[in-house]
Amino acid sequence: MNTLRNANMPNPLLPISIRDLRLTRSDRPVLGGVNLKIDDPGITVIMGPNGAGKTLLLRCLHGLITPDQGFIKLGSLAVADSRDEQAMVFQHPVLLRRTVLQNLAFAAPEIAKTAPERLIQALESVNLANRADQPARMLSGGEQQRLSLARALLSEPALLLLDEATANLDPASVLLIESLVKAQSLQGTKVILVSHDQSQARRLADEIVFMSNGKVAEQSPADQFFTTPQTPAAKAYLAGEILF
Ligand SMILES: Nc1ncnc2c1ncn2[C@@H]1O[C@H](COP(=O)(O)OP(=O)(O)OP(=O)(O)O)[C@@H](O)[C@H]1O
Repeated sequence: MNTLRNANMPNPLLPISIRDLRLTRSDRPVLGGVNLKIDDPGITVIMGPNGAGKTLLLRCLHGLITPDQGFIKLGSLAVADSRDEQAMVFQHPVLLRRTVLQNLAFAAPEIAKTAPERLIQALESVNLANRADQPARMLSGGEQQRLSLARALLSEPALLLLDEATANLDPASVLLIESLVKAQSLQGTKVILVSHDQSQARRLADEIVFMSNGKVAEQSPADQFFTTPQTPAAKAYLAGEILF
């Protein structure tokens, strides 16, 4: 496969700076002043209890939600100017009523025109080459998620966002997706992934961002987070206690 990106190229969307991000929904502050700086390439895993604001933060980063207040900069770019360099994989795949192959071609018309073999290679990488001509929406949940990832990786984005993308998948699909995500990160794509799966976070994360109550409570190297979490909220979360 042609590679647009390699690990020696500086990532144009780093560092990511988020300052005092605030968002209200139904008269409730759901992001209550998020401050975060992500400097390094590799994989950042966002963890935190249900309702902490992880999905909303990812959606703000991807430009799907405009915060009420605050500031996001990716490299030298505002969110709106960085969209072409980003891709996001959602917990519930969003696919067109077209074939598997057409879903890829629609997302990457230039590649479909100039290097159509890359679409097939992308399907091969997620074990879906033999399903190319089937309607995408007839695929199982796990297969749809693998297709979503193949689509996201086609453009070799500078930033890949994954929101609980492997929840409800079988172990083999989880490992396949993890290996592709890891390989892409080693190629220079910055990965930010939301996950509740501690084993997955241990396998993948270079750093952990822990969110609680609409704020970042802790940002630590992964090893340190799992051995010596710095905040009572993170300790309780790792111990399986319910946080409100
Ligand atoms: N459109 C909305 N209207 C009202 N409240 C909302 C809306 N969208 C999100 N929220 C609330 O904002 C809070 C944060 O939501 P978010 O989806 O970011 O949580 P999360 O950390 O991703 O949780 P989970 O781990 O359960 O997926 C939740 O309490 C949620 O109910």
